Amino acid sequence: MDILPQPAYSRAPQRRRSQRASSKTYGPAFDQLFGTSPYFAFAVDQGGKLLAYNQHASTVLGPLPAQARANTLYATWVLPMLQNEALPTARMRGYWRGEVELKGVDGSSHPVTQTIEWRANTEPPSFLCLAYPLDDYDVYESRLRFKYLFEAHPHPMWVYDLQTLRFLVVNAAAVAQYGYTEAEFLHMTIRDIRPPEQLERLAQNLAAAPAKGAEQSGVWTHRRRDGSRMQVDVSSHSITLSGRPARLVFAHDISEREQLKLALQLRGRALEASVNAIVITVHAADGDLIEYANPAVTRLLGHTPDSVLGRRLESLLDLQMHDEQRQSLSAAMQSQQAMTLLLRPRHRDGAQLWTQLHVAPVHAAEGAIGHHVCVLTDMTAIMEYQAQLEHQANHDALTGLPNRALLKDRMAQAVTFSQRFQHSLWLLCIDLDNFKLINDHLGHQVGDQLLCAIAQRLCDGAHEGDTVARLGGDEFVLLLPVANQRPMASILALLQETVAAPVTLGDQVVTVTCSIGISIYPADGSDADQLLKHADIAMFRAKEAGRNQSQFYEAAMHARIAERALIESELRFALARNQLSLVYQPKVDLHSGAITGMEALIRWQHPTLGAVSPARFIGVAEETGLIVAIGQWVLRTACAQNKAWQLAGLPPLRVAVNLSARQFRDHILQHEVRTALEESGLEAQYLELELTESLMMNNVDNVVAVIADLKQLGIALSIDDFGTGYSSLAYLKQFPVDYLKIDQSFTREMLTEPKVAAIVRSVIALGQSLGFKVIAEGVETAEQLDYLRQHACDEMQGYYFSRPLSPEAFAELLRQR
Ligand SMILES: Nc1nc2c(ncn2[C@@H]2O[C@H](COP(=O)(O)OP(=O)(O)OP(=O)(O)O)[C@@H](O)[C@H]2O)c(=O)[nH]1
Repeated sequence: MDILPQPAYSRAPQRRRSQRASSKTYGPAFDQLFGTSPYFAFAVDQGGKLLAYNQHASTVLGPLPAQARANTLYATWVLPMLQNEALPTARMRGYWRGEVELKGVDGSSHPVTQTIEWRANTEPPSFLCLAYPLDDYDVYESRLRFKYLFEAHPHPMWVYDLQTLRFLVVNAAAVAQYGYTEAEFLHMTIRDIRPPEQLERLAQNLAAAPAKGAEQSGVWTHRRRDGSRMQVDVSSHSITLSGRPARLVFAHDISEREQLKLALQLRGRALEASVNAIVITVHAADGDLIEYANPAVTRLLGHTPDSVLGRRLESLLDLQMHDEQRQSLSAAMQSQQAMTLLLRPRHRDGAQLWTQLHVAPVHAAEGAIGHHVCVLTDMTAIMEYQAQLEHQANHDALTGLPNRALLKDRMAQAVTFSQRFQHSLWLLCIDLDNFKLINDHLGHQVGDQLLCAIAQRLCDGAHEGDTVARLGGDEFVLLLPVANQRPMASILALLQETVAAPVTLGDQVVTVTCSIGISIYPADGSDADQLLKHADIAMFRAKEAGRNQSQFYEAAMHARIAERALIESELRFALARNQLSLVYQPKVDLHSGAITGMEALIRWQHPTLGAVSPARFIGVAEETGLIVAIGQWVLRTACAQNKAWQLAGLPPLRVAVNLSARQFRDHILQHEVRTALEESGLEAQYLELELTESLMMNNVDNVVAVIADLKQLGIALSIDDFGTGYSSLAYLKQFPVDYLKIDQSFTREMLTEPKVAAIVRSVIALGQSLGFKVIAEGVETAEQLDYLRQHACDEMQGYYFSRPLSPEAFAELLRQR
């Protein structure tokens, strides 16, 4: 600034200037003084009104409009400086000098050095402004450049007064980014763009303001006009503006950068914290080498992240050279797409793991794949758990043997194999005999131990390729895929022996036999289900035939099973559909010939099966439990019928009803008998219950108690089929029985078989000596009748006297007699 030539008048002493400007008004004197001056001269009042200007001003800046205001003569950036600094200084000190930019009417720019004098004695008091161009071109240009650099700079910039902290000048980017207008900025201080919590720091920073020119920088939080905040990287530089200390500030909004930094930090943290092992490889001339590994790699594979850098992934995973997995991995690394593989890497300590590897290629800017992100998830526990579940789903929990599901799977495989190689396939269904008794007498735990011991023995005896399975309960299956090469008879004998060998469980020795059913592929079935079903049928047959034996499946067995299934399903509806009825067979006194009573016998008339004999359905009814409902119906119907005959005026007789073991077992018999008597109104003495010998002997204590109870009601009791079971005479005397019934098989044979005749005579003698009456069943001839009469049998029942009769026919018989 000092190098600029000084105008002649400005170099004149102060006194001379004040004399010259002593005129009270502007007019001709102003023109005289400045009209021809090569400098800009103009006078401005305190309110900014342009009072006068010279010829040079109007020539260079253009014709100024009447009433023009002084600020139209200046570039915008100059105005706040004039207002805040130049004019107040001139006013206070009488004089100000500095560089400004004048603006032509056409927008042209004229950088000048300007002096401002305060003239208190003019009318009105005024500022006299004289300005001459900056004629050093380089200075001019560099300033201009600075100005445009400042104005057009994309980042916010401003200059503030170091004393007042007021903004002196702000650029367009600051206006755009902070939201204040330029005019608003120029009325603010730098405190106004700080959030309250940063004012303290600002104060400290200002107090420690560095020496002139020194750079200062830091990250600050600034506030926009709308209250929103931004992170700003601020750098500032001390300058002198118009003679006053100021700072030029450059503010760079780094909110986005900070967010990005934070996001990167977060991602970095996520990588570090991930429970999955993450490895980043970089493509290099000698393959994909590990560039990064997170800490989870150590947990999964035992290697520290640092120790794996620069290695290949295959080697980290310890995959063998020509291994299939290694080839899959290398294919995944070469693929352009993300891929997932299941691998079996090795831990550093040698343990083999299950991992899922997800390989994601990272494309570089040019499109080539530079890196791969490889995520390894530990699947070992899951795979082991899955294997455990799979084992549980396919094996029996108690013995660990394959269960039905796995057996069927193996059978399907075996069938396919047998088909291809023309082998036969044998399926043995092995069911322990009376295993329930072991549970009942020795406890479930001993039962379990026995099952395990037998399972073990079966496994020990099995050949390679055989399958020993447990289907549940006490039923095992042996699948012998190539059985035709082994002698079957010896296998079966060995099996029977193996199962029946005594088992020592704690301090007890237990033995159990088994029944075996055999089905053979392809003769007895073409698939697993059929073979199993048929082996099962054969096994049932072995049970029926007396247990502890083997039975090969025969088609006829199937017919029996089918018949049984049919009977069972139809019997369920027989009662509801009124298909059951009772017939009555008279009992006759052998001495008087009088009818003493009748036995109620059940009949089933089925619409399509016709008359189904009790032999076909009573067994099924007992096994299925249907006997309970049927027995109840028989009891009620017989009582009601007997009462009806009595009410019809026929002589009162005793009706005998057969009881099944099941009715005893369920402890409802007494209740049922009472109900039947009460409902029918029949007196108890006219009801007789027939119990089979085996029923009574199998559960003596229970039967004795129930019978005692029933006897109290006043009903009669007889032992049916006497002589066919194994009566203990000791027990017999405990039963308050009225009748012994000689089984019809004895009656039939007593005249031809002396030994049977002897039995019959013994029974009669026994009954009489115990005080029971004896009645013979199945009497069909006069000879049989005579024989019985001869030996003092009390009563008889049989075709010789009468077949079982319908209620109507029976009533008719009574009437005739
Ligand atoms: N201890 C034990 N008993 C079982 C288990 N599963 C079933 N059972 C019993 O095994 C018995 C199997 O009875 P069944 O096969 O029907 O009859 P059984 O007494 O063996 O007579 P038969 O087979 O006719 O010779 C039943 O009493 C079941 O309660 C088990 O896992 N452990």
